[in-house]
Amino acid sequence: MTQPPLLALTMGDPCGIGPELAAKAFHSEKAYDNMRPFLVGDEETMIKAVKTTGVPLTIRPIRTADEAQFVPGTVDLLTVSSLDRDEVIPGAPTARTGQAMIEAITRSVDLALSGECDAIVTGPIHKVAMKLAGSEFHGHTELIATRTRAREFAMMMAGDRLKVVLVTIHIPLRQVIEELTSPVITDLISLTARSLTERFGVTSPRIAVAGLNPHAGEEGLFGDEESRLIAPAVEKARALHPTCTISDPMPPDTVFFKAAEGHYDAVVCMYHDQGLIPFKMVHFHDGVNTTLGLPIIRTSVDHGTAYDIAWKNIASEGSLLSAMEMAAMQARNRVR
Ligand SMILES: NC(=O)C1=CN([C@@H]2O[C@H](COP(=O)(O)OP(=O)(O)OC[C@H]3O[C@@H](n4cnc5c(N)ncnc54)[C@H](O)[C@@H]3O)[C@@H](O)[C@H]2O)C=CC1
Ligand SMILES: NCC(=O)COP(=O)(O)O
Repeated sequence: MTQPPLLALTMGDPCGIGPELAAKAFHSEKAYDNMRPFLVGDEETMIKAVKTTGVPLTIRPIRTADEAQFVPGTVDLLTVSSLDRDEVIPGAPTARTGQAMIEAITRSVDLALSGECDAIVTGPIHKVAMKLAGSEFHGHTELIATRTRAREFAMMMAGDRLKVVLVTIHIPLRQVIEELTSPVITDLISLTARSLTERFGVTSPRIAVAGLNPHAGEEGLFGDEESRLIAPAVEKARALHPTCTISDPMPPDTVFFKAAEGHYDAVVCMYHDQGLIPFKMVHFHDGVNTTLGLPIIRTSVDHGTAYDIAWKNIASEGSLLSAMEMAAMQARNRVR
């Protein structure tokens, strides 16, 4: 790769904090540091976001990615919708604002699939807005996995100190146990091992596997999913990845502090909040959501649309800047 990675950023839900974070991120001195970002979104929304944040930026509409010029102080914006600025009401999504946010995602995915950008970085979207727009998907992960025809995929939340990967994602807690099977857990450990090497440059990954129950089951006193499902899955994954270190099912209450102290490169978690609560305690303002297993590189912010503070110019752009840096890093590692 002779040029810095080319990143397509989506503005996220117009009614949330995404547009103002995009404006702040493009204004940051880090914006063009070893990367070439352009924005995919709505012109009126972004003009309004620039005004709200007060950053000295000019919006420059473009029709194709190769028209982008990456001049600091200017946002190259691939326009994919034409919202009226009065339609964008903080915290009040409509079918049209939802469709605009989805159009930005699908267009960016298509650009990545056709090689017109090296990675995509998605702004936060609201799951209710997805539904209002008529989407069958809950969020980015499922939409992008389907559009890219990914055979397997997983949600990783990544920061310098802690990386967590989820076996199950957005399902009710009571359904988690039904979805946990040994083959599913083996596949997830395996995808984590491959991705740590290919996307993060870790040559011999050290993976911790969290148990499900208190004290990882305490020898069957508090549940048997560890001995019945997780330990056999670990054995299979070890056979598939002899150069990796893969732990036995570990007590969930202590595995994360050990990983954050540097003993593991990632923790495989059985359900969403098992991983995301410790992750956000450590990395809320600089953490990144990235999808493993896709044929394209996709990173995102680790937070949501924050309707409660949208368009008030108080949201932090830290996670978005980290997502941009991580997308560029993954693009460079993929080339190597
Ligand atoms: N990458 C994405 O698109 C994500 C989308 N979501 C979706 O976002 C919607 C809202 O989710 P919530 O659970 O309310 O989580 P949220 O992350 O939007 O908000 C939770 C709390 O964190 C604060 N917050 C969030 N981002 C912040 C920032 N950048 N700076 C300062 N404070 C910030 C909010 O003000 C709120 O108090 C849901 O539909 C959820 O599914 C959630 C996580 C990631
Ligand atoms: N909890 C993370 C989240 O909701 C983000 O989902 P996605 O939009 O990245 O699929």
